[in-house]
Amino acid sequence: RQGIGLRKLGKTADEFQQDLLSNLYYRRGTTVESASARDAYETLSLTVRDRLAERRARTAAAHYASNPRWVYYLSAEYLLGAQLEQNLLYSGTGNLAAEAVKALGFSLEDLEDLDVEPGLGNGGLGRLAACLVDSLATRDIPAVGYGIRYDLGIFRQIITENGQTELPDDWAFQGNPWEFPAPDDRQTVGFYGHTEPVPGSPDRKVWVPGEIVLGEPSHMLVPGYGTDTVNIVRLWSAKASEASFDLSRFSAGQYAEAVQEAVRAENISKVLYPDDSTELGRELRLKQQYFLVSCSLRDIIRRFRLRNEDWSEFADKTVIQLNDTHPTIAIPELMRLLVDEYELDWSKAWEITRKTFAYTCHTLLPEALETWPVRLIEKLLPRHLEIIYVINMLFLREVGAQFPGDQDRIRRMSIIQEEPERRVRMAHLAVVGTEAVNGVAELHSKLLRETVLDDFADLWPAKFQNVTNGISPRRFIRIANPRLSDLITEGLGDDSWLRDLEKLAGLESLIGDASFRDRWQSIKRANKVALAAGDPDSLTDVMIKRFHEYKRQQLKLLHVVTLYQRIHANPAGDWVPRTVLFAGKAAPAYHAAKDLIQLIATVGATIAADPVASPYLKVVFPSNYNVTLAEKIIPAADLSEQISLAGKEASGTGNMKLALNGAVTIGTLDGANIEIRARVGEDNFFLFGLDAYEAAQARINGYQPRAFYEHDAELRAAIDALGSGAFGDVGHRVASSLLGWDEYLTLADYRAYLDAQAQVEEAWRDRDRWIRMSILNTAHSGFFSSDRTVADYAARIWRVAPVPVPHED
Ligand SMILES: CCc1ccc([C@H](C)CC(=O)N[C@@H]2O[C@H](CO)[C@@H](O)[C@H](O)[C@H]2O)cc1
Repeated sequence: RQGIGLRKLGKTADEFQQDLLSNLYYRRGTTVESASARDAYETLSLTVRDRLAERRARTAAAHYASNPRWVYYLSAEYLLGAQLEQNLLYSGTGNLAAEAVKALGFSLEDLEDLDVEPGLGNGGLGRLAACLVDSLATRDIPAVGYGIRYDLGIFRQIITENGQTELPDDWAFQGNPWEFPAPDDRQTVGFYGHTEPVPGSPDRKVWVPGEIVLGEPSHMLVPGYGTDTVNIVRLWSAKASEASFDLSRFSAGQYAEAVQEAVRAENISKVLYPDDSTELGRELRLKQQYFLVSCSLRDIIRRFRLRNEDWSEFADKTVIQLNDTHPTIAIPELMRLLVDEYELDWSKAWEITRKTFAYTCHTLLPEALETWPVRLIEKLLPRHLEIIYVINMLFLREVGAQFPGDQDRIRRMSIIQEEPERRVRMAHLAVVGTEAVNGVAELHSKLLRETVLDDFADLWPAKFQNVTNGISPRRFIRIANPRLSDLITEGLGDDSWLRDLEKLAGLESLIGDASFRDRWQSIKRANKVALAAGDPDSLTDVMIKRFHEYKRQQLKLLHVVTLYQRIHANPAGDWVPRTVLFAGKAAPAYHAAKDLIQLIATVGATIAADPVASPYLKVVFPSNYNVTLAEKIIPAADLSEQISLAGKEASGTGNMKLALNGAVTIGTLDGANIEIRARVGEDNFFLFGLDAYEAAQARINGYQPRAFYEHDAELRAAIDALGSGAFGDVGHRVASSLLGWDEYLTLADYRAYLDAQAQVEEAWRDRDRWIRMSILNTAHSGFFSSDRTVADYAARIWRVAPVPVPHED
């Protein structure tokens, strides 16, 4: 089939216009006269997609020819963001498109507003996956991201004074021009049923599933920036097997029953679980995880066998990164496929499996570490439980050999938790069945070795690594902040910094140039005007992230209430005008987090209606925080709130995006804050609070939140105000939880936080000093590019090399 020539897609304005019109007529089936904005958006998307698909064809050919080592990223979540602006940038067709759609009577901005954001993730983990696949392509590394194509993504959030309400997010109800359904690559997935022995081979079993569903893939193109590589993200959606429609029931008028089977099947990829820190142990969630894993492993093996026969090369040609424990069932699934279906002997299969997988842990919260009831796995995946038992038996034999007689260690390390209920510890299985385990920031990786996984670090110290997170500079400054990007490109002489972010350090040499500083400041102000959240000359103080008590939005709220009370105590004071912007969703079942959202909304409304305070203080809370809203807020931020209790935020990535866009961080020694502070300089970071070890010690020493309440008048006044009833029961609930257990030492860090905020205001008043701090934050954020993160994974975990895709003019 080689050599069937493809007509090249034109590069001139006319040729682009022609392609746009032909897509309007032939693929959209309408005319210029009757084209709606939707028609124009779909047509433009297809025209841009074609140019990426042309590069995709060349990429696939180059990858096929070089039979490379592949990186497969298995993730239950991807927060890819809106696609049009990104694909216009990566295909270099922005100007052509602007001209072409004008002829149809539309502006690019109009059409970008119609762009869908596939909300197939909750927060940090999902967005990191998107930044990493972007950087894998930009670094020309052959890779496929595998995920689930949820029909309903993360819920749409409505915020009223009654707090958060959730609405379903049917993100693709108008279709999605950026995906390619590939029904011919369907896979079959089994559930339930039983296993039967195979005469003559004790290792092998036949699994007889009780239920079969189909996995249909559709892929989205993942172009590299400034290179011809175009990788894909392949998302699976569950379909009922033809046989599932029960015609006899239908003709008997039992319509619901007739389609019952089909509904059950399609429910598997119906909706994303909106929890990002507490495992709920729902059967459907485990079905989703196995569905993703089974489809993806079969697709990976299909691609391997296209170019390779010998299984012993599988681990040389394949590395599979597990994005947290969510896809960990992949380990026993690969064993099942190799032993039961491809008849490899156990030890050979195990050797291949361990070498193929790597595991990234994204949390330290015990409640976020998934464990599945043995009885549930036994029911849903009977063969996998058998395999897990064998893996565990061989593993504990190794532990026993290394630590003879240490029964307690055996009990602690076992993949099976025995008490109070028999459960499978997915993190333990992930560590046992992988070649490498990494945390996502230096402190996090250190704490993993010292606490949650300490026994495993004792046994396999070399297995534990750190790879500090990163973010895509294309989306989070070039697309989000074009004004600042243009100034940086002008200052540095070209835009090569977008592929080599450490070049931003060159900005330091421009800091002495007053006109450069003025332009820097006016761009920040223009971004604030565009956001229209508050007074553009006020200090824009931003806290944008999922709501969780460990992230301590409650501490920010206490600060707001104290500012409010201070202004009331001295209305004529020389107050720094401040706009406090909150944004973020709470898991629907996480009531304490939803209380915080409601309380912040109520306090914000109270301040807005208060003639004394409102001239100086404003609380804004835009609803439905997502990637697109983040791109609007981040360029307008002056102060970045990273105030989690030290030792709780694995890394954070919002902290990196905000620093890159010139916001100065106020934060604790937690996650990647530590590495940001180390690089931007201690003078350009407002540090406060207990560090991770002091925080742990405070709890051991019997932390008494009430003591802080009694010894700090302002703290007492703020908490009393919240609990006064002025803000209803929700205020009372929040106040009493802070005075009761205060799990995340909010009161212990209050005074230090207020002192740091006083330093912020002092610095803010010195505009020149603040602008210098802002420029230095951007200048020294180069390390936090996801290109560097991918380079670290590639060098230390994936051991892969780029495969260049020949450029064709
Ligand atoms: C079982 C429910 C569940 C779902 C998602 C998760 C994720 C691991 C939560 C998450 O998004 N973690 C965040 O991952 C980011 C990327 O590494 C880090 O920067 C954040 O610090 C971490 O909270 C835990 C538990």
